[in-house]
Amino acid sequence: MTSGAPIGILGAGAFGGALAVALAARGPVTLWGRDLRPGQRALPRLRDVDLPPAVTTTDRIEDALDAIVLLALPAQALSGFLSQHAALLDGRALVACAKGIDLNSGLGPVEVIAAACPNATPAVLTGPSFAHDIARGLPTALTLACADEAQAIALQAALSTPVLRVYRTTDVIGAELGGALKNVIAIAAGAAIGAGFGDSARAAIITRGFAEMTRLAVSRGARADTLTGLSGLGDLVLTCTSEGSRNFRFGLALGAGEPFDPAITVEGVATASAAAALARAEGLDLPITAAVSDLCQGRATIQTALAALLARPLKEE
Ligand SMILES: NC(=O)C1=CN([C@@H]2O[C@H](COP(=O)(O)OP(=O)(O)OC[C@H]3O[C@@H](n4cnc5c(N)ncnc54)[C@H](O)[C@@H]3O)[C@@H](O)[C@H]2O)C=CC1
Ligand SMILES: O=C(CO)COP(=O)(O)O
Repeated sequence: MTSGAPIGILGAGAFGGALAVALAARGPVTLWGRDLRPGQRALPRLRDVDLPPAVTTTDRIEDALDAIVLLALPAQALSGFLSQHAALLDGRALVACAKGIDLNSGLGPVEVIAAACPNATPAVLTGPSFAHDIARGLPTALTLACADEAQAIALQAALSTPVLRVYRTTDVIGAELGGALKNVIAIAAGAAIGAGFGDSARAAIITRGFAEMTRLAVSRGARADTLTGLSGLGDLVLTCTSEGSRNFRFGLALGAGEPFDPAITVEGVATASAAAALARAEGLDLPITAAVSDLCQGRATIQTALAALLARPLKEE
């Protein structure tokens, strides 16, 4: 894996497209999408962005199997996709770009890769980064997590550009749970704002939500300091405070009692249920996560969820 080596990206949605634009600054990129036409230069999920000449588009996965393969698919699609294409993908360096917990298995993206492709070297790219910012060339810092440190160093170098600054860690569980759980808390933050509860309530949700993220992640084997990094606190702050976030916007609509376009990817909905199940299995109390899961599944209203949170016994911070 040399600097400037070709990169394949599977998934031509907002994030796959944005990464293709950014990584084209350092070498050839092949972008595969299930609906892509060969030669297509504009992506429906990434408006106003034309792919640079270094990006080749294809509808044949075989064309995108380069030394590094980024999997820019939603978390709930990853397992089925990998199983379907395991024969082509196993044995490669596979970098998941998804932020979520698989609802069926309770696994994060790296474990999902390992289950479907046991001979692959799995990693995850996460951290605070809106696709529309990356595609515009705005400065962005990400976290690359891989259990194999030498591979983490190689991937860090291969995926960094002058404006895309990639940090690395071997704490895979911490990095991927930070990215997954911040989406759940962002729905809660959006719902609080949408319901008119105000910025003070949002600050409480961010802070207590961060405590929940850390509790679950540490219980699953993460290092607590990973949660204070880009992939945890960094992404939590971004997603809970910007209408650029789909999870936050979904929460806004939920809180305001308004409809939300079901075609938009909102990772926090499935992940809230998956995280609530993990918490039950671990014997942990994650009240905000449980409230988001209940809200999303129609088991609670915004008013009953708030009442339940406020009625909890007083405790030490
Ligand atoms: N959009 C953003 O700003 C960022 C997104 N991410 C993460 O990237 C992941 C992907 O999100 P986006 O690209 O934004 O979503 P998106 O909704 O824009 O695109 C998803 C793409 O995956 C494709 N897809 C879905 N299921 C598939 C399947 N079974 N087989 C093949 N292709 C399939 C869709 O056709 C679509 O092109 C999510 O986990 C998200 O959290 C991470 C950082 C930033
Ligand atoms: O993960 C993201 C930014 O880091 C994108 O957030 P949304 O999926 O909520 O749009």
